[in-house]
Amino acid sequence: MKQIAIAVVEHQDRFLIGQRPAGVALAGLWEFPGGKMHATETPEQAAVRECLEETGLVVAAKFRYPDRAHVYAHDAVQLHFVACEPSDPSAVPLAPFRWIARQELSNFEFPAGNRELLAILAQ
Ligand SMILES: Nc1nc2c([nH]c(=O)n2[C@H]2C[C@H](O)[C@@H](COP(=O)(O)OP(=O)(O)OP(=O)(O)O)O2)c(=O)[nH]1
Repeated sequence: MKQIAIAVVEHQDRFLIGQRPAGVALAGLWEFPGGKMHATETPEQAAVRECLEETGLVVAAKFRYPDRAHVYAHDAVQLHFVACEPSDPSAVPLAPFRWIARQELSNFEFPAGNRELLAILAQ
């Protein structure tokens, strides 16, 4: 099972999300910044690294949401969801990432493995 670290970056009740590009697994769905963990990394380290690579934003890990295992057609993944906050809240994320208000999250379609996390964030 692939180990995936995901940065759930929150600031003033908004979250950083982006749309997966065409031509990849789960294309067109929305996601939080993240990707495969390196062998020596903790989920927190990998989430912070992936977030910087994908969005250009420096973030700090704060706490963990429950992990989630999910089997997609393309892969079986263990999703490690790491709550993060931006070091500089005024920094502008790289496209396609942008800030979305908590109450708007339900308008975006995410991968099935995010269902439980999104239910928590909606509370
Ligand atoms: N980034 C991200 N991936 C997610 C989310 N939910 C979810 O099921 N995934 C899945 C989709 C992929 O199967 C896997 C992430 O891997 P990926 O394809 O986006 O990244 P990658 O393996 O290219 O990793 P890397 O090369 O960037 O290190 O996790 C999410 O909210 N964010």
